[in-house]
Amino acid sequence: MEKTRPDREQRPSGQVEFRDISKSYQGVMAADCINLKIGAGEFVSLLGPSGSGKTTLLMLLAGFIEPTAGQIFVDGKRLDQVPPNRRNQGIVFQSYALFPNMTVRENVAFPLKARGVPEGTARELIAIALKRVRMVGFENRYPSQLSGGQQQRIALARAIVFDPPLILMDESLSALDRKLRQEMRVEIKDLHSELGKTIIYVTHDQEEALTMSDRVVVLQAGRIAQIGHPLEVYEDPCNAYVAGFVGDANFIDGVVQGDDGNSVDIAVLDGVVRACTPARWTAGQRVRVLVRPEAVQIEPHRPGGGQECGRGSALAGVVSQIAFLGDAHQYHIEAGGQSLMAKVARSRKGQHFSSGDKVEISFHSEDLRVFALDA
Ligand SMILES: Nc1ncnc2c1ncn2[C@@H]1O[C@H](COP(=O)(O)OP(=O)(O)OP(=O)(O)O)[C@@H](O)[C@H]1O
Repeated sequence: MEKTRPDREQRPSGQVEFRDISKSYQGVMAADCINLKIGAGEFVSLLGPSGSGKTTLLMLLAGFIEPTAGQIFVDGKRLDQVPPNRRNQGIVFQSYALFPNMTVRENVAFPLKARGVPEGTARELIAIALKRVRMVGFENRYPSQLSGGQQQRIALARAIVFDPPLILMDESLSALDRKLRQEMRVEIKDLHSELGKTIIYVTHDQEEALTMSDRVVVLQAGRIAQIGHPLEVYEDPCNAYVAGFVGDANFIDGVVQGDDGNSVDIAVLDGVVRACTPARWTAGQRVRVLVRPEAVQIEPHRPGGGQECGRGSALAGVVSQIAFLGDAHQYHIEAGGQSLMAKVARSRKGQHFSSGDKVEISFHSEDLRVFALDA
């Protein structure tokens, strides 16, 4: 039987594990007992509002700060005693910008020089990295002579040039305009598929996290609120915090009327909605119902509206505001003293509504999510 080649066995693959990791700053828990395993080649986004601890986790992994407790492992080896320059990670942080006094070539050469790579090999590696980020021909320019997107590409080239198994990116696209961000997202994703590196990506932009990641880690005050595939986190958020942070959301508070084992009837606004939920509820329980704007159905008002209908329930409302989003219309509808947002994909045949129109809104029972409200 053929022997496994030792060089293959030892080749780093970029698996990461945070084990009981905490970091506190004068009593503020920036990371609070984080347990997280990231597989080799995964693209994982750390998503959360400002102060939720995203950067702290990345800085701990990069070795720029030390944990108060816990351990970090990469490819099964403890990392917390290894200095940052020995961690073999590609870093694209805003605070780790290109060196302004160095040309593109010198910037990309920097990590190779630091690792003592011979000049001839370095030249080849730089050429490969610049080709990967489509920046061949820019070698002699200085960062100030590049656009924001081009600088980002060079920062990426500098991060991948030494072939690290793990790439850390912190709010890397936040300085770019919307169109460029979208382009760079696609390029980073392409690069990820091409290189198969593990990428850990910090962002507060949920669209970015949902479009790019294999898994999203939603952080809340230094803790993990939910980990999952983007669709899972969007469609089945574990609580109202995650639901509100990942995607647009309408929340309607109500009181449970009855639970028949398959679905629950909830008194909300001026009507009753029916939701399919795996959890069981008791009559009188106060709950918060989530409905995504694209799951709100609008129809013109008809006499006898506001009653239950086959696919859920219909509530009476009045269109108060309309926004044209290009591919969809966004309606704000006043219903039972609350403003609900509806997003309707634009189509030539589709019905459109005007401000002041009386409408009926309804939801499919499967599209509603129900969360318990604390007493
Ligand atoms: N050097 C520090 N000294 C004191 N507190 C800090 C320090 N660095 C971070 N914190 C605190 O730790 C918490 C987490 O900060 P962190 O930068 O990780 O959050 P974040 O989610 O990355 O936020 P942002 O999106 O604003 O960068 C915050 O409450 C922050 O104020």
